[in-house]
This record gives sequence, structure tokens and C-alpha cells, in this order.
Amino acid sequence: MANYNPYENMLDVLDKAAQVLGYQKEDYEFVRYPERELTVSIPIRMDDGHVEVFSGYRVQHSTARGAAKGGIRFHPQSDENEVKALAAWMTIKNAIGNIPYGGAKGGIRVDPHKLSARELERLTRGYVRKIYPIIGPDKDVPAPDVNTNGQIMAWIADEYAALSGSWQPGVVTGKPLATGGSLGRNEATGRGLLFTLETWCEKNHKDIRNLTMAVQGFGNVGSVGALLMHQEGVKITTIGDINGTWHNPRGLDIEAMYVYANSHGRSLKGYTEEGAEIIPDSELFSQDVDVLFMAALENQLNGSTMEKVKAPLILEGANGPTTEEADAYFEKKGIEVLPDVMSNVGGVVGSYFEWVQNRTGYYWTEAEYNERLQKKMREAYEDVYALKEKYHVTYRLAAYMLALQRVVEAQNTRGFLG
Ligand SMILES: NC(=O)C1=CN([C@@H]2O[C@H](COP(=O)(O)OP(=O)(O)OC[C@H]3O[C@@H](n4cnc5c(N)ncnc54)[C@H](O)[C@@H]3O)[C@@H](O)[C@H]2O)C=CC1
Ligand SMILES: O=C(O)CCC(=O)C(=O)O
Repeated sequence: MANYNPYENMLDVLDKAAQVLGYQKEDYEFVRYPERELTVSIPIRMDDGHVEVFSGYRVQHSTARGAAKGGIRFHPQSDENEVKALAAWMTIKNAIGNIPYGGAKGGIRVDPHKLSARELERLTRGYVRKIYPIIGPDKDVPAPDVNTNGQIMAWIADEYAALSGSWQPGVVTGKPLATGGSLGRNEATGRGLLFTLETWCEKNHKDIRNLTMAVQGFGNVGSVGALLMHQEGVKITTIGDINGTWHNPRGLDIEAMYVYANSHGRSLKGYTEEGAEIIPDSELFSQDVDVLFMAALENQLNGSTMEKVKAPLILEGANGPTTEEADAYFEKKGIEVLPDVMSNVGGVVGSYFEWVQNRTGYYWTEAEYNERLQKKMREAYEDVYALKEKYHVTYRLAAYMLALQRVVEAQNTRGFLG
């Protein structure tokens, strides 16, 4: 998998979707290229006085349907191709969610766990100064992703205010409540995944309370998703994060794991539970469960791991966890995949709700927020499902087809071909 290029993977699926729709290359060629890619260098004085220079990226894949929108990731392996693919997936996802955004993503190549809080703040503010010309509430609106959180979003909003001379909370979403965040956003991606699973159960005449599950990733998406699904009766026997894989055949104590991870920097390192054992990470995918919930990183289910999967259903909370090769294999084997661009859209739909509240200055209750989220998740699922049934394709292909139709229509209506 050394040569895995997530952007190429995205293009392959996009081309297939276009083919099923009967599009010629020129009908959608523009969607194959990001509109704008910015690479920046961020010099930081570290606490001990020495200087380090970090690479950062912001890619705006599309603004056809509205301002570019998507999270920012801090990760040691972040690079141009990863951020490009993540930005394109945002275009597709935002179109499926039918929210008025294009797609973008950002990244800094750094291991944030090695930085002090002061260094992290300086790095974040340095990054904002470099991408300042291309972001704004109507231009490009960042949000959290892997290894970023509400505090980092608050620093982004504050640095933007310092540069622009005005407090504009709608420049970034996923903020803490004290800085214009919204009730519900922190849980939105996980809650949206629960709604997706519930809709799948309804369509397949399954009772969610009878499902068993294994989860990879226990950060924002994995931990909230697992907690909410557990509360609905799903039995979660296996959870893995970067530190290890925990297994309890009687069902893990998800509440305890959630509290532990959230008081240990979103990490399960050191977690113990009576009846639970630590198993090799390589055994996570081969668990004999009903659902494999992917909530870590891309390229996890690929040519080398796909044959391990025993679960008949894969729920994608992470972006891009399944390569095209693995996807084809799962289709052949009858393993159903609820794809990222449909299933985890709750995060950005929740961000849209926050942005709407920031711009109107009128804040909703959590119950209102969750009710609207449920409605949006349902609509996204049904819109994808209708195409899946009509064309007899996978959920993923149907999702890409739906997005392609919406982006192409917006682009053509605006008429911005040169
Ligand atoms: N935060 C959000 O609102 C959204 C995030 N996503 C996607 O969901 C995924 C997870 O994001 P977050 O939960 O926000 O990130 P996070 O930083 O809160 O958590 C990431 C989790 O993945 C685990 N992990 C990392 N590498 C791993 C490995 N090699 N093996 C096993 N576990 C590993 C970490 O230990 C951690 O538990 C990413 O793909 C992200 O792009 C998608 C939609 C929205
Ligand atoms: O909330 C957002 O704007 C984007 C979240 C995100 O990065 C994602 O959906 O992958």
C-alpha cells in the first residue's frame, strides 16, 4: 500500500459514477481538479527557544455550491494528496447533505502530541495568518478533524478577528459554546452515524438492539458514535485506538471507556476493565460481529486487510477508510458498506447549523439541533438510496452519483466554464 494515493482513489469512484450517469468527460471534468491549493510554511519558536518550520495545507476543491467547507487535521503524515482527497470528499459530502457549501480541507504536518499547549497555539495562529487571504465566513470555513478540537477552533476564530478587526464567529465551526459554538456540534458526527445505522436497520428489518459491533478509532467520531449506539442497545465487543485494541466478549463498558478517553486527551492508553483483554490490533477487522464501525483514518480496509473482514456491514465514520480495491471485494462478497460521504455527513451538517446560528445571532436548543440533524441525515440517506435502487449500484456509487448531479447542476447554472 506504499503507493496509495487517496486522490486517485477518489477520482476512480467519481469516474465510475459519471459513467453510470452517462456523463461525458467534459460534463464533469472540472470536478476532477481542486479549484485552489495552498501550501504554507509556518515557522514557530518552540518553548526551548529553537525554531521549527511546519508545512501546512488548505485545499479548496469546489465552491460551486457555496463557500468552501471542511475540517483541519494535525497529523505527522498529512500531505498534499491526503488533503486534496479529503477536500474532494467534502465537496461530495456537502452535496449529499444538500447544504450550501463547496468542499475544502486543511492540514498541518505535525504530531500535536509532541507540542506543548503554548506551541500548539502558536502553530495554529501561524497557520491562520498564512491562510487568512483565502478563508472567511463566505469564502472558506474550517472545522475540527483528526487531532484538532474546540480549543483550536477558538484560537482560529480569535486570530481571524485580530487580522480582520472584527469578531466573525462564522469563520470557523466546531467552536466551544463560550465562543459561539452550538449545542450538539460536538456530538453531531457520532449522532449522525447512529441515525444512519438506524435507517439501515429499518430498511433491512433489523433490530438495532440485536447488533454486535467492533470499532476502530475512539476519538470524537468513534467515542461519541460508540456511546450513542451502545445507549440504543448495540453490543460493542471490541474497540481499538492508536494505543491498542480492547476486547470483551460480553460487551465493553462503553460509558467507562468514554469517560476515560475524554479525561485522558481522547486516548485509551492505560484503560483497564474487568473481563476485557488487550488483543493484537490485527484482530480487530476479523471480529465476528454484525457491524464494523470505522472511525480512525483512511486506507485501513485495503488489499492487505480486506479478506479479514467477517462483519456483513461496514459503517464508515472515518473519511476514506476503504480503498477502491477493498470496496470491489466487499461488493463481491456481499458485505454492505455505508460510505463516509453519506454516513458521517452529520459533522458538517452540524457545522452548517452552527454557522447559520452564528450568522443570525439566534441560538437553538440542543433538542432543536438534534431534530434538524435527524431530518437532514434521513434525507441524505433516502436521496442516496433512491439512486442505489434505481441504478442497482452500491451506496458509495449512488452517493457519488447524487453529489455529481448536484455539483454539475450548480456549476452549469452558474455558468462559470471559461
Ligand atoms: N470530527 C469530525 O467532525 C469528523 C471527522 N471525520 C473523520 O473521522 C475520522 C476520525 O476523526 P476524529 O474522531 O475527529 O479524530 P480524533 O483525532 O478525535 O480521533 C482519531 C482516533 O483514531 C485513532 N487512530 C489513529 N490512528 C489509528 C490507527 N492507526 N489505528 C487505530 N486507531 C487509530 C486515534 O487513537 C483516535 O482514537 C477521520 O477520518 C476524520 O476525517 C469525519 C466527519 C466529521
Ligand atoms: O464540520 C465540518 O465543516 C467538516 C467536518 C469534516 O472535516 C468532515 O466531515 O470530514
